[in-house]
Amino acid sequence: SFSRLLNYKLKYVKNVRHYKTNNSQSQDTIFALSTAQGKAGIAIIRISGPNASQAVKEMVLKQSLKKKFPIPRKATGRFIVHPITGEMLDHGLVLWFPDIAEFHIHGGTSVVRGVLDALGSIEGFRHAECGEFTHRAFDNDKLDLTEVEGIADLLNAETEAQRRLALRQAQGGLKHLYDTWRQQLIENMALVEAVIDFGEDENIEDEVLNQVNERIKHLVSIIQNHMNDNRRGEILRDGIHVTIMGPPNVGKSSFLNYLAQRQAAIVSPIPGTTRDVIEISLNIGGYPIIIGDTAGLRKSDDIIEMEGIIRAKNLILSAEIKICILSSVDIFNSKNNSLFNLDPMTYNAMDKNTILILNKTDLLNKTELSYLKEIFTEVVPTNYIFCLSCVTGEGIKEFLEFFVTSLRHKYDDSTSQVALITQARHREHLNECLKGLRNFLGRLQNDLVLAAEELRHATNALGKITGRVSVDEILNNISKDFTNEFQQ
Ligand SMILES: Nc1nc2c(ncn2[C@@H]2O[C@H](COP(=O)(O)OP(=O)(O)OP(=O)(O)O)[C@@H](O)[C@H]2O)c(=O)[nH]1
Ligand SMILES: [Mg+2]
Repeated sequence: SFSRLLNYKLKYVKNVRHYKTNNSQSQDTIFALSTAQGKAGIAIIRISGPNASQAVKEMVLKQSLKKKFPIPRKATGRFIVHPITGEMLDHGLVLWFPDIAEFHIHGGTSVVRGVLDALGSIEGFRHAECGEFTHRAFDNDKLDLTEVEGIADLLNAETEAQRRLALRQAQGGLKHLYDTWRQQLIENMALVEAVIDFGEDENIEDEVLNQVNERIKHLVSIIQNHMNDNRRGEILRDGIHVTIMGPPNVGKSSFLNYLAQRQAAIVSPIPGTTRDVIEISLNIGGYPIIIGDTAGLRKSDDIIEMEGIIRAKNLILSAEIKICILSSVDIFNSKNNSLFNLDPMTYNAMDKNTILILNKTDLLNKTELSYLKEIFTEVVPTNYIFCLSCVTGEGIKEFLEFFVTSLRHKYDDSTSQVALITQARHREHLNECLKGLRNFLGRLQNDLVLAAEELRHATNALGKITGRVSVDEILNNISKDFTNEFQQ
């Protein structure tokens, strides 16, 4: 009957769901120093593989007076000895998780070397390659690709926002989402295939296909919603690009230096000092910022300066946030001229989201300044105007408070319950998935076989994100981040 066939189909698609890479290497027992190299209070050496218990038997039990194998998942203080010479190497904690052993030893160079050498002397044991523990966890279905990426990001996270983002992903936030969707697609695929194989009863067929149609439409809107995130996750992961722009000699480089708290860029009274783009990474209020200083915008015959201005314009175009700096004293002195003598190159680069800074306020008195602020607001397209001085530091605190608030407003992820897309790779596959689903919906009425093919395509696209198809390439790239697992 239809329902029996459907059940069979469901079982079938569930079985092919997990595509595993089975390499013979996963039979070796591997070990490595998991903590950073160098002198430290504690070093952790991890041993993984089918014979990992051998390490405990040969290096812990041999000398132990209480010859009991450690209770799983419970730290036990023991002597650690060389398996061949019996020499005592250290006294440390031994942890046993079935198939994985951990020795927590004193982090001295010689202690660590001694224990690693001792492990290497056990038959069938070898040093792990870079990223091999993670590779194994993936192969054994303990982690999916997004979780592996999350762990790599966690190791690289430099700001609180990046840490939150990575942790959520490492904990399976994306995996859960994509697996749920993929499961739904698989179930619908089973329904469609059942109709194809058993499409005799018109009533059942229409009913089933209508149901599938509704469910896929619903999923399309959910995926669209998920993708409609202003790329927050990707931007936070890579760093928020902020570009400082404006005419020459207004204090752009001075401002960069003030934020960086060091002389990152050359400052001089000569207009046209900065030529190249100077980018530095900063942590502002817990957000990762990549801030770029640029050449002052003006017409020039100097080919080097012109090249600098082209680079400046490109950086302005790619910026997530633009900060335009002007000299308040220059503006004030040209208050009777049209547009305050504002160069069109600078004026045109501004938009309503640009943050405008009137620098050098130390050169104006209060009345001049408030007069300037009042009339200048009418001229520029932005609502965000700050007066400050890079020399006295006045006004910078107010600017930073506003800046952090607006970052939080734009990129905050701490209240978000679901994980965010953090890589272009995720987005590409999601787009591919959506394309397949839309094609499926379009074909459903005319050609069921082709429609089913589109659904399969969409399902595979989701599978690529979590790593159930063509994964080695991605894993190898990620492995580079797991330097702590690597030791010569
Ligand atoms: N009085 C005063 N001088 C400033 C202030 N900020 C910068 N300056 C001076 O203005 C001059 C130009 O500063 P820069 O930071 O090199 O200006 P810039 O916008 O990077 O200039 P270019 O690289 O030529 O485009 C230098 O002499 C600075 O010392 C300020 O707030 N007050
Ligand atoms: Mg400069």
